[in-house]
Amino acid sequence: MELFIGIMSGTSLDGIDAVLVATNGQQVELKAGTRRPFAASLRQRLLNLAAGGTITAKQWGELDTELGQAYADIVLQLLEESGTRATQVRAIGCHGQTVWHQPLGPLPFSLQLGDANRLAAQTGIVAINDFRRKDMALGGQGAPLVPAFHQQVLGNSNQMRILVNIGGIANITVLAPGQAALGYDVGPGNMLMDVWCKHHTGQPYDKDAAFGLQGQVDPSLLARLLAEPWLALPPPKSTGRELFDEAWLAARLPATLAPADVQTTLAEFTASAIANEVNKWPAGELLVCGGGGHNPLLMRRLAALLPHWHVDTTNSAGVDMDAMEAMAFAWLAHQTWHGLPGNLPAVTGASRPAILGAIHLPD
Ligand SMILES: Nc1ncnc2c1ncn2[C@@H]1O[C@H](COP(=O)(O)OP(=O)(O)OP(=O)(O)O)[C@@H](O)[C@H]1O
Ligand SMILES: CC(=O)N[C@H]1[C@@H]2OC[C@@H](O2)[C@@H](O)[C@@H]1O[C@H](C)C(=O)O
Repeated sequence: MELFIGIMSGTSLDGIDAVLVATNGQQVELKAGTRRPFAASLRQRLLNLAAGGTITAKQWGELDTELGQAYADIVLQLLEESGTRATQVRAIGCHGQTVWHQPLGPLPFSLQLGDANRLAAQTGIVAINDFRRKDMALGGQGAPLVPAFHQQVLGNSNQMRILVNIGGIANITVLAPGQAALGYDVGPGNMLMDVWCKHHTGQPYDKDAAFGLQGQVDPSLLARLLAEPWLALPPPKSTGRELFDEAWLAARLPATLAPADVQTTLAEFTASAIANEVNKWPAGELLVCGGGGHNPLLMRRLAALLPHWHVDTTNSAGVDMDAMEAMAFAWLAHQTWHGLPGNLPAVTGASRPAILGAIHLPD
């Protein structure tokens, strides 16, 4: 087994997760993990950019440096906390911060910021980033990438198993016994609930669904949200803040509705968009990872909408629900470093499996 570090900062824009894992590609053991929230000003600038805001080349470059520095700082913190020397770590897999994801059209691209030169130079460890664009160069969506990792760590069940990651966006991985893994984004995860909660309570997210548990579902708003044409598209498909943002929500809200009812309806929408996809498969086990697994309203509604499914978190199957995505990028770094493919063409739509990412040497 070799040591790899994985760094994830996802579409929720809540902060950075970093993990240290030991892996040989087949087995993946979590050794240590740490997290840091984004400073409020950095989060606001990232939100503005993800909302299509314009910035100068100077601001762009500075943001890339600032994020690269934040990634280097969290790796140094993880090494210190875990008593690990840089020389013991084979490589870092750094997702970077998605600021725009455009998988379709004549000029598709997916852009993640965070200078990996800085990460490599400051930590003394090989840093691998830019995992999505090789897949896109081969005609794929460049996302989701975690299904290959899900298959590796939880694809060993003899019953139907679906994993759902509920981060900013929700994505599923379908692990049917004896079949190749499938996976795709299914709609917003916590993103819309976070936006509404911040607007009405000032809190960045609805902790333990305290706000959402006070309201009632509004059926006509729910129907309007579920009518979004993207939801009915066949896979491969991926999405982000470019579609499911504040403006998307504002365009669908009625003139008057109690704020708590909107919050409850957004939780119902998120759960329904997930359940509608899961229900297309023979019943089995639905395992949740990502921050949405901590939202009791979301978990309760998923269980209610999927009465024939056993709904739990990936913790029950032995993989830490909060560490999953960062672990996936540590594993992807292992794949790249050893010249192995990281994508699943059946998931992303790429023309072939490929070695993903850009390698930055520390020397
Ligand atoms: N106790 C909790 N109650 C309710 N929601 C929670 C709780 N803890 C976390 N969350 C939700 O989880 C979100 C963070 O999830 P996560 O860290 O998986 O996102 P991410 O890394 O940005 O994901 P992705 O890359 O998949 O979009 C928060 O924004 C919040 O909405
Ligand atoms: C472009 C981008 O950053 N996409 C994220 C996002 O967050 C969840 C979902 O949308 C997924 O497609 C992806 O992240 C995970 C890590 C993935 O690639 O599997």
